Amino acid sequence: MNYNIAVIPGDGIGPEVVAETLKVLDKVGDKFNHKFNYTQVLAGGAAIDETGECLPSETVNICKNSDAVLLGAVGGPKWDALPGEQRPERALLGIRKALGLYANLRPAMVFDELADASPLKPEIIAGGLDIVVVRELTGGIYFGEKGHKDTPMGPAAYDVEEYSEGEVKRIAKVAFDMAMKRGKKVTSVDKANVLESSRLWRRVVAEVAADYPDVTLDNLYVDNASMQLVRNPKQFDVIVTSNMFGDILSDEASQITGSIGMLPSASLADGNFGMYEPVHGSAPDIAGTGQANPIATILSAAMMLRYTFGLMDEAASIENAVHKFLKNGYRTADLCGDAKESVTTIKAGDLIAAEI
Ligand SMILES: NC(=O)c1ccc[n+]([C@@H]2O[C@H](COP(=O)([O-])OP(=O)(O)OC[C@H]3O[C@@H](n4cnc5c(N)ncnc54)[C@H](O)[C@@H]3O)[C@@H](O)[C@H]2O)c1
Ligand SMILES: CC(C)[C@H](C(=O)O)[C@@H](O)C(=O)O
Ligand SMILES: [Mg+2]
Repeated sequence: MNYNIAVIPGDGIGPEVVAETLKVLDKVGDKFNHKFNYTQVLAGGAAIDETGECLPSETVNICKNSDAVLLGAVGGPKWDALPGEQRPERALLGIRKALGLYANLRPAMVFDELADASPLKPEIIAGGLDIVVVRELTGGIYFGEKGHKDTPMGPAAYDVEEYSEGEVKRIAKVAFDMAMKRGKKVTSVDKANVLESSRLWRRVVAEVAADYPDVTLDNLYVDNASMQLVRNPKQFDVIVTSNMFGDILSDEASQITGSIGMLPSASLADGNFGMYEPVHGSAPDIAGTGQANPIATILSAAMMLRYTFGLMDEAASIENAVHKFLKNGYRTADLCGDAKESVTTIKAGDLIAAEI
């Protein structure tokens, strides 16, 4: 089969980790007799430099007309002084909105091979950990009204958190459907003791839960949830939460796994369409040094094969290759202390591709 993938390498380590991912995808194509066609498009800082805008309409059109999108990361200090609406990060928000990608799945797993890279005590992660954060991605404070005004305390700025019942219902359904295929537990994370939007969130999630009698629903406030995630992560199966809480909790969850360089994500629309990207950013501090871990992006490509293309064996072949790479003792710099030897981004890509 032929699959058309729009590829947004982006900024910083984005192009580095994407290059290794395409290497792995090509290997999967050879092995299973598929052709993955890539159309590279601009977004973020690279697009600003080239075209003057962070999200050219051509990029959105090509993404819309592709079977799926693969993205590295956008942003970096070079563009930090730009006004909010012109920053590279706005490209990401714009593309998520334009493509209707409201469901962001962020699985956090402790690989057995990496148990020593987790900062948690061995007894806390014994037997492995497998959590998925289901983050609402096109609503909430990221997309509410924003602005500036004068106040007695001086000029002020505001961002409004707003959720409709429909937005909460559809993301809750994604979380419960996912829990049905996993550990049958959903933890909804909100701040319903303070925020009206969270009170609506909690009510609607409970209504959706009524249709899933086999799934247990827990509600946690976000402050408690962020503590529980490191204190007793085994209590979690599926975490469903708002755009901003999901952003924060997924970075926190990444540390349980050893490194943010390990965390993939899928951003899904209704139907099978999706954009696939690592949870991490453009890591300007290590860009160009060969220290970037490409595994998060490579595992994102596996999610693409599974969720959008329905290629289960092909997805598993990527995940198995990553396991073998780790089992063979290879580590990128983020996964090993100074004392151990690490492999570069390119070497990691070569070794993982060779395991396909
Ligand atoms: N999806 C995205 O495009 C995305 C996500 C997050 C941040 N950003 C942007 O990226 C820029 C940098 O943000 P930040 O520094 O807060 O977060 P970051 O995720 O880029 O980096 C945080 C830390 O993790 C390390 N790290 C991240 N990915 C890694 C990898 N694959 N391998 C090894 N180490 C890795 C970095 O070196 C850094 O020390 C900002 O402009 C931010 O807005 C973009
Ligand atoms: C760069 C930023 C806009 C983005 C977000 O907050 O969604 C990032 O942190 C992420 O996690 O994908
Ligand atoms: Mg983030």
